[in-house]
Amino acid sequence: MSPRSPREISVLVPPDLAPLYPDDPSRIGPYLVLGRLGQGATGTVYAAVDAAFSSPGDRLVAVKVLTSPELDSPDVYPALEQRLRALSNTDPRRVVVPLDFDSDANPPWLSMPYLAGERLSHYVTKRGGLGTGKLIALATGLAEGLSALHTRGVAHGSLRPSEVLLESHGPHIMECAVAASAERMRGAGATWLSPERFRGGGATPAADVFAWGAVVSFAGTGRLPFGPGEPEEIAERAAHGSFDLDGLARGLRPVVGRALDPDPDRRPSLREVIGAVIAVWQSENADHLRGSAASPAGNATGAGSPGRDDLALILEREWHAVEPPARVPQVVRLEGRMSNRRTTRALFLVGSAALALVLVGAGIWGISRMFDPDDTLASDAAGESVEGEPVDASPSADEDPLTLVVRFDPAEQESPESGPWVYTPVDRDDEPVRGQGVPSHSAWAEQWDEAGEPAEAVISPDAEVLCAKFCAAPNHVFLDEEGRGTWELTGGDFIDYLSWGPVMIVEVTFAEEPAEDGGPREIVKVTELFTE
Ligand SMILES: Nc1ncnc2c1ncn2[C@@H]1O[C@H](COP(=O)(O)OP(=O)(O)OP(=O)(O)O)[C@@H](O)[C@H]1O
Repeated sequence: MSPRSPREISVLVPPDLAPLYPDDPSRIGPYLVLGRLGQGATGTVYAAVDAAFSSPGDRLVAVKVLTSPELDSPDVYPALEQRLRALSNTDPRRVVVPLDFDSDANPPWLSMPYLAGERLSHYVTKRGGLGTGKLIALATGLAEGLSALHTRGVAHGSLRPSEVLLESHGPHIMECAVAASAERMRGAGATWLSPERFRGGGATPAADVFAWGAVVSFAGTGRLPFGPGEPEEIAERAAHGSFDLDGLARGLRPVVGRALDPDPDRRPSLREVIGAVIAVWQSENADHLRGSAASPAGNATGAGSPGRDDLALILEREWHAVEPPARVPQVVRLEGRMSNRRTTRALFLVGSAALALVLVGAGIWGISRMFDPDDTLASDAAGESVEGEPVDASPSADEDPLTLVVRFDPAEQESPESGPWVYTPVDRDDEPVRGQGVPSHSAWAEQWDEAGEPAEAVISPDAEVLCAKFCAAPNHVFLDEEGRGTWELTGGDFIDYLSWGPVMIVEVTFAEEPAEDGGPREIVKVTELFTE
């Protein structure tokens, strides 16, 4: 595949991604915009493609175009840049860490990993308070996220239930970069604002602890801790410590009550909060934990990361029934090469340390994106074009040794049951034929040209397989009313398909780079490509 030729990649998008409005941008910085995620007080958030990532699930990013009058002041962007610089190395397990920021763009934009999940505010409004186990997991996760921010010298300043995303791996704190203004919080967000903040004080770790207490109280009881009313009434109750924790898991009441203390000096530190919540969990689960690896709560105040094993264990045991929302593959066509992403003054990158943690933690990032502050951006190397103007060649995502677009033809398989399995690299120069209904298997496959010699691969029975249209196993009936479905299969199902199904175009991810002896490589992921 030539680095300069048009090429298609697959991106996993939410099935209900809202389309762009006529005036919406089709490109933002280096990103190709696919749809709208929503509108907030500080700007519009778009779903966009970052072709630097090697896996279809990781390529979707959220880009917020900052248009709010709230940000219309000369001091705002320098302060934001400073905050982003501090955030760039934040442990991203429990917070949404920005990827890039361009304050010179008009309008400025900020990109983040795309995270799918439900806001805590929606969840509680729909289903009521969380059960004790999940509440404890939420409480520890939020405290861990705030602690990660504070370690980098950043106080969140506007933590509230609508900024907590319940994701399948655990809770995440959003809006860490562009926090809501104190003015906005004093209006609609008075419940989550500490008394000193309500009186005009700045964002501090102690104020974040107060917000933690209010959010945990709301999550556990389904009610506002200071009751309903006008902002001033709520603030008055908060200033007098008149909170209502009835219905909150009994063990959590002391630490939440202390967090809601009107006097910031009397609130616990996050270290104490984490230790106290872990202790509640351990006492609730004493029978199960006897003899297990969990450490005593005292470890939470020891040296190093407080109670990190316990935090992980709590999430593992208690974070149930938060399913990852469905994503469907969409074929996206990219052309030419990308203009230099680092021409602007304020472009921020996730530090490689933070990225490594993401890789280890949620496992949702492509390994192709490792930067240091001075490098040229990994996306430069991906060879995408914003303007479509070719520039000097550099390694391109086309040349990513781990992914390849290939054709699998069951008729070419000599050993369809045991493998190795034959594939042929393919490429295409034209736009997919659209608007003529769903093409047949063969009509779709004919749109692709051979771009290399056939080769052999082994397919792990545990390989991840995502089918958009054709590669269903016989015992799976998934098609929706439009004759299109998306489903996850195993490598075993896919192997089964290769003994009977029609030809198929897929993007494969190999476990390793090509072997010197040319032996078959192992395929660990298969994503079917299919036109919309
Ligand atoms: N990283 C992300 N991944 C996926 N969706 C996102 C991401 N960030 C924001 N969104 C979505 O974009 C929409 C707007 O988000 P945004 O944070 O701008 O506003 P908000 O939180 O709704 O309100 P506010 O501006 O008051 O914070 C929301 O529906 C949100 O779910």
